[in-house]
Amino acid sequence: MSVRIVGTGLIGTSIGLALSHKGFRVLLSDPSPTAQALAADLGAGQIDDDVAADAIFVAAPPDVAASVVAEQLKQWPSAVVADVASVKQQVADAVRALVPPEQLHRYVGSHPMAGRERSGAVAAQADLFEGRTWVVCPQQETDRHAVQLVQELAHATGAAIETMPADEHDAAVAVVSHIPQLAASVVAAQLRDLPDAAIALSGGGIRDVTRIAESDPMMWTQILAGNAAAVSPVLDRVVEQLGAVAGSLRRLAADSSAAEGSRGEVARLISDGQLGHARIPGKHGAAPATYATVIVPIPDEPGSFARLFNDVGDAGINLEDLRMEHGVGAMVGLVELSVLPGVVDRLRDVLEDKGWSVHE
Ligand SMILES: NC(=O)C1=CN([C@@H]2O[C@H](COP(=O)(O)OP(=O)(O)OC[C@H]3O[C@@H](n4cnc5c(N)ncnc54)[C@H](O)[C@@H]3O)[C@@H](O)[C@H]2O)C=CC1
Ligand SMILES: O=C(O)C(=O)Cc1ccc(O)cc1
Repeated sequence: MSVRIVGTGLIGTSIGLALSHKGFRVLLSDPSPTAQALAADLGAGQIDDDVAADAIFVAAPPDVAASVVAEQLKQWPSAVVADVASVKQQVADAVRALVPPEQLHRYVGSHPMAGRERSGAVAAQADLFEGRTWVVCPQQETDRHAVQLVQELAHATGAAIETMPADEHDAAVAVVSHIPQLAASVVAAQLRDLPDAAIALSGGGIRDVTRIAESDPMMWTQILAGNAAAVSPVLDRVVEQLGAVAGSLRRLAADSSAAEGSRGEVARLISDGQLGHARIPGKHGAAPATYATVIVPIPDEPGSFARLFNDVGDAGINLEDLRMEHGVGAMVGLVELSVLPGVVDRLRDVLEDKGWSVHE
């Protein structure tokens, strides 16, 4: 089976790499000769504008996704054409407006729920979709076989498939993807004019909350504008909740003994956050798991990670998750290892035996 990727940036190249590794014939095209050449050099497929493919993934920016889908449906009369844009209803409506009705059965909207804060082929990874959800959003007109083909290809990248209507997808990603981007950006924006001495205090909290603040402004403007109808009511609720907390803190600042109910307001938001956070699925979509963690300082020098991982592996212990922070003022990294609670005592013993210092 052959697959064409149109738009060989982060997502297109990652799909190309994943499918090439699985033995599919992958053809690449991008209006940028550099993007196209880079994707081919990385092993995502071969540059080709002329050969017909069974399926086409349009991985272009959201604001051109629909017109590129329409062009591809017209140019390749027997291919199934899928897009991967982060918003689904607006793209589907635009495709319907651009495409003759007899071509619509070959269009499948889809969205891999995996990405990175960096753009372009250089940031692509063959395993980007491994264990992540890939949403498929069939329209009324979509042919069942076209849906199946896209589901099979998405599955071949290692993703888990969810099928749902476009409007349901858009309402969901408004909360789980688009509001988090705005939250990360607004928190990170507060750092812009902070004195260096204050920035130096940055720890895990600010890093965790702002990781995706590095994302591309052009891409995210398109995503947020494309899903404005679903994002704006959620954002109104966020503003309302933050407004209530701001009011409480203002009253506390003015007279902490008279601000009745204010502490309750603050505690309620933090507690609602705990309840929401506990609902985020664990690895591979499993029920949320509580892992036990230990922190191991490692020297900032070649081979440290490898020695630590070998010691964990030699003990037959599976790492469930991993995080790293850089020590301040010392050439060490702080590695947080997450394991199943039943093996954490053994992990601690094994590492201490091997000479590592282990912290809770
Ligand atoms: N970045 C992310 O984390 C995720 C992005 N997406 C979606 O994937 C799509 C691509 O995003 P990225 O790969 O991140 O962007 P990117 O900026 O890395 O790559 C986009 C590519 O599309 C090409 N392109 C521009 N105009 C085009 C046109 N008219 N026809 C064909 N190609 C064109 C560009 O030259 C570039 O190589 C977007 O629709 C985005 O919403 C989906 C999931 C995650
Ligand atoms: O970086 C992350 O954690 C993401 O979840 C990235 C992401 C960005 C855009 C999407 O449409 C889907 C996923």
